[in-house]
This record gives sequence, structure tokens and C-alpha cells, in this order.
Amino acid sequence: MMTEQEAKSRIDELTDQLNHYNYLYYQKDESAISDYDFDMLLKELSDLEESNPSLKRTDSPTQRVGGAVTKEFPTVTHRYPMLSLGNSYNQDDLRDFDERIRKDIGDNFEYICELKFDGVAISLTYENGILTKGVTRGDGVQGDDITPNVRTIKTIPLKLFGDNIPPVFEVRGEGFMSKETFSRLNEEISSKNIELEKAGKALLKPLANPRNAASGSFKMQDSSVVAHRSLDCYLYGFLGDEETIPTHGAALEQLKTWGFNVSDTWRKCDSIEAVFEFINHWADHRQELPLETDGIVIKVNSLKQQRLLGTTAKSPKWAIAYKFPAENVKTRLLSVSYQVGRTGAVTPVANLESVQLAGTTVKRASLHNAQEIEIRLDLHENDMVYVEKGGEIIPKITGVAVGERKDGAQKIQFIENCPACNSPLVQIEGEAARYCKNEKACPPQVKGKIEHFIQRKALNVDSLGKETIDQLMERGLVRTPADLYNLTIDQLLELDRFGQKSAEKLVSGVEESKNVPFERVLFGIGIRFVGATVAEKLASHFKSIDNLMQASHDDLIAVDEIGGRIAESVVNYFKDEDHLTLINSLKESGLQLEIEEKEASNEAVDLMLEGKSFVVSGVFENFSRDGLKDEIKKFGGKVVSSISKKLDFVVAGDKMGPSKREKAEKLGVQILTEQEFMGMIKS
Ligand SMILES: NC(=O)c1ccc[n+]([C@@H]2O[C@H](COP(=O)([O-])OP(=O)(O)OC[C@H]3O[C@@H](n4cnc5c(N)ncnc54)[C@H](O)[C@@H]3O)[C@@H](O)[C@H]2O)c1
Ligand SMILES: [Zn+2]
Repeated sequence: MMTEQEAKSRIDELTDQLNHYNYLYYQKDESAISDYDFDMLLKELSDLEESNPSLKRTDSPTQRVGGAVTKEFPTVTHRYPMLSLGNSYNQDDLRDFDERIRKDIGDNFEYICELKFDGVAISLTYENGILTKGVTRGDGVQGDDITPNVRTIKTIPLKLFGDNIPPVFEVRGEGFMSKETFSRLNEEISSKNIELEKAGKALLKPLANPRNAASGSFKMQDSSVVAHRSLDCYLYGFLGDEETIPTHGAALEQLKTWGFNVSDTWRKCDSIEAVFEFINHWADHRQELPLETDGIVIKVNSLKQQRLLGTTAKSPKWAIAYKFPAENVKTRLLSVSYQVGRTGAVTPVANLESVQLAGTTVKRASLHNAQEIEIRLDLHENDMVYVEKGGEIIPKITGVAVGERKDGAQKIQFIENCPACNSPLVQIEGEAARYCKNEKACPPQVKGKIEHFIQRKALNVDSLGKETIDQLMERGLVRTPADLYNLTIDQLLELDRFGQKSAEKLVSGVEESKNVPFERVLFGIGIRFVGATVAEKLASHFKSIDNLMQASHDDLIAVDEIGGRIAESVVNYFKDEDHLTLINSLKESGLQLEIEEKEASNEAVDLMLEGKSFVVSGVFENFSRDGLKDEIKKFGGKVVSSISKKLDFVVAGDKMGPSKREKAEKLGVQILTEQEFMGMIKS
């Protein structure tokens, strides 16, 4: 237990600290700590105050809305105070909330659940159907009159149409910046910074996150600049003097009919369990929304019951926010390391002080390229950085807490030499990446080429693992993919952790890869820009590696979907002596370097699918979708696009849509697996 003295000093400390964070957050649009950390400190303060009521300060952040009015705009007193919301982070908190409500109004009530849009609260006043005022929340009692800025939002109606419009009323909503606009603005800043950097001028600061960007934009003096920021707004509340609307849900519907932008994501929930379902759904899907959300807002539906429940000084008792676990945290940059890929592209990776983010421990974040490091983020050694988890697996750094940078910290400069082989790096015109051009001797590039060659979509030698490749390279047994075909069991037995069984398995895996069709071999040799699909196109057009090697730039671009960049890369590839040696030795080892020519015996191909119609759906292991269609046609079958009663077969691959499957089943169309189809055409 704390002594009273300890409690007092902690309460003082927290009060000052949180008031300072509020000041930065609401006045400067800066987040010095994460929202989650802020909320935890606030909770600590509120718990301490509860057990020591006499120590509570009059300026406590637990008692008031965090913002304030500014001097830049006229001040407006709100007709109805604009409050904050109570917070919760887990189901228990929500059950407590539900219990409190039951105690006050009994069991007969419903909730409306909405998304908690992450922007800034605004209040709009309409008089005789005309927008007359747009005001910020300010300190909750008074706000800034930002009407000209609010008018730049295209989805806010300036004049209302419809029935039953009250003579005077207020709507509340969240002004926000979409994720797309946020990235666009940051890209603009980034390209301006390239010029500023060239001119030796001070760089512009990138926007830290959409919320702070929206808040900063609403407070700008020049509304034409605000207009360029393409702000938007979702409305979620109606306030009027007449009691004409019975429920919150009805109010949302009414607002929509009057032309307000109401997000369709809200739902009525008749129990706290249904609320949990709503939360779980959006926890998985909120990344798909065009704007950021930081939680869910749960409100008692009946406006009469809302009035019965009332409010505290800071927030309504009939509503609560549930916040998603943090997906944006701040941590320290420890160092930047560089990785060299198969193509020689060097990618920087940030090593971070490990931190919990959305349920996982994060130690690394991708940094993309030199421009990202030096210009967009302007990273310095030991910077505190904001890390965010988007859809990708590797989190990314979204911004830097510039205020916390240590004096004299050095700017981070992208390396000039390859970290693996020390060759000078080069920048290719029109590309953001820097490359190590020592492709034949730079170890990670050599290794990357072999890994590319043996992957499933290429030669599919799954008995060869990364560590084995390392060992084979170290012992000089393998330098190019062609060397794989000369490996002997005896050589393999020399390797660490290799027994007779694994050695045999590897050799037979390599042997089997000789049956892999030409297009996959072509993909496997790893010509730049020749991915699996391009390889297939080239293979089916040129039929053999010999024809392809003789093809000119013009021959190549004459092929469907082959552009100049690919053509140039192919032509250059075959100019290299070492590549020709590789091809020759693959040929000698007996790999498939031409399409098995079935045309010659075309007459002999049984048209065993003649008169049958097929729909092809999903992803296949042995064919591309087009390849499979060709196969059907070759055997006399007909490929159609939609499933009907007349259809004979559906060939179903991986990821076939469930609705298609359902339809086929309903119409009694026979569904074939890839294997079954292959069985049909086997002669
Ligand atoms: N990182 C920091 O330094 C820092 C500092 C201060 C505050 N904060 C964050 O801000 C929070 C406090 O801000 P607050 O007082 O604005 O409370 P809040 O953001 O937790 O909740 C109230 C606000 O939610 C918004 N909202 C979004 N969708 C809504 C909907 N459908 N219905 C109703 N309201 C909706 C409204 O703007 C409303 O004013 C803190 O909990 C903290 O997370 C962070
Ligand atoms: Zn290198």
C-alpha cells in the first residue's frame, strides 16, 4: 500500500504528465506516447483518486475533456456539452458496464454498436436546413468555430432536403482523413523533400498519422489548403430540443435520409454477447475500411433511457468505448542492417528495441529504401520511432518522435558498399532500390538464385533446405543450379547432419526435377522480370530455349503481354557467357528445355473430351489456369465461363469460390479435382 505522501506525489506527477500529453495531443497534434499508454496512466490516476479522494486536484484530467479552445478562431459555447467517452480494453470492463446499466434501468434495453472513427469530434448546427456552424469540441464546454474549414468537406450537406427537418438542431460526427489521403499527402511531402534536399533547404515534416493529420488540418487558417487535404466526416449523433426521435438507431436512419454521411457499419445489439460479436467481427475486418478506427462505441439505444442514465462531468454513462489492442507503438531504433536479395537489391531493415504490438513481439521493421530512410523518415541514430502493423507481416515505421531525438545524433545514411561482398552499390535509373552488381560472386545472390531455382513453383526440389545450400556453397560443391545435378551420395554424406537416407532423398529429388516442364525451368533460371506467368507465355510461344535464345528484342515484344523491359532483360541474359554455360550444362543433365511437342502427333491425340464442356475454377498445382484450359481444348473439350445445367464438368482447384461450388452441386454438375482431371486425359 502507498503512504498518503507517496499517493500524493504520484497523483501530482500523473496529473502534470497527463495534462502535458493532453496539451501536445489536442493543441499541437502530437502524440508523445501511445494512446494505450496514455489510457493506462489515466486509469492509474483515476484509481489513485478513487482511493484518495481528498488528493484529487481540481485540474485533474480525469474530470475534464482534454482539449481547449484556441485564440485563432472565434469561440463558441456549445448548446449541449461535448463529452469524452469512458474507455474499456476487455470483455470484463464491458460486462461491468452492462451490469451498471442494468442496475440503473433494468433489463429492458438495447445497444447500438458503432465503429469508433479515429479523427476529431465536430459539431454541426443547422438552422432552417442550412449549415450555420461547424465547431470543434474544445474543452467540451466551448469550442473553436471552424465553419469555413468544415464547409470544405464534400460529404457534409450545406443545405438539407427532406421531411420533418427541425428548425434548429445539431449533429455530431467525426472529421477524419482517409488512409488514402494520408498516404497521398505524405507522398507529396516526400517528393517536395527531394527537391528541398537538393536545394539544401530544411525538409518538411511528414504527417505522423491520419488522426493527428486530420486534427491539424481542421485548425488551419487557410480553408483552401484545408480543401486540398480532402477531409471527410461520418455523423453519429443527433441533438435537438424536441423529443421527436425515440432511439439512437432511428436518429442514424433519419440523418441518412436528410443526406448526412452515416457509416453503414452500425448494428443494433440486444445483449452484451452480441456486442462481443460485433467487436470480434471488426477486430478482423477494420483494416479493410478506408479510414482508421481505434475501437467500437457502445450506446444505449433508447434516448429516454440515455437521459435516465445521465452523464458524469466527463462522459455519458449510457455509452462506452471499447478500444482495440494497440497496433501502433513507439520504440527505439537500435540499428539498421542490410540484406542482399537474389537480384542484388539491397533492402534495409530496422532493428528495434523489442516491443509488444497487436499481440506479437516486434524487433524488426522494414525500411524499403534509401529515400525512405534519408528523406521520408529522416532517421537518426537511436531515434524513437512509431511502428505500425498493417496488413503485412513485417511491421513498418510510420514516423519518428523528432522531439525526443538526442542532440548531436547522426543522420542515418544508406550504405555505399554491399554488406556481403563490399562491391560499390549502384542505383538503377527509375528504381528506388540500390543494387550490388556482383551477381556471380556475391554469396547471398548466388544462394538466392539457387533457392529460387528449387522452389515449388520452379524445379520443386523440396529435399534441399537452406542450411544444406549453405554447406554446399561453403564446400564449393555448388555455385550455380547446374551443379546440383552433379552431386553424388558420397559428397552429401560428408555434410553435417546428413545420413544415407537424406542423401538419397536429395539426389532423387534432383533427379525428379528433370521432368519439370520447360516453362517452370525457364522461370527457375531466374531471368530478371521473368516471373512464372511470363515464363509460361515465353515457353508456349517460343517452344524451346534455343528459339528463345535466338529471339530478338522485336520478336519478344511481338509476344502478347511481353513489354520492352522484359524483352531487354531476356536479350541481355543470353548475352552472358556464364548464362550460356549454365543452360548448356542443364541441357546435358537432361532438364526439359523445350515443350514436349505434342503437335506432331496431333492426329493421334485422342479427342477423348470431345463434346464435353468444362468450367475451370481456382488455382492448380500442375497448370496455370490458362494452361489447363489449353489442355482441355487439346483433347477436344470446350471451355465455358459459367456454370449451368448443361455443363458437364467443373475442374476445381484450390481456392475455388464456395458460391461456385454450391451452384455446381445444386445443378448436379460433376466436380473434378485436378488429379481426377489428369486421370481423364492420361492415355
Ligand atoms: N497519445 C497521447 O498523447 C494522447 C493524449 C491525449 C489523449 N489521447 C487519446 O485520446 C483519448 C481521449 O480522447 P477523447 O477524450 O477524445 O476520447 P475518446 O477519443 O476516447 O472518445 C471520445 C471521442 O470519440 C470520438 N468518436 C469516434 N467515433 C464515435 C462514435 N461512433 N460515437 C461517438 N464518438 C465517437 C468522438 O470524437 C468523441 O469525442 C485517450 O483515451 C487517448 O487514447 C492520447
Ligand atoms: Zn554483394
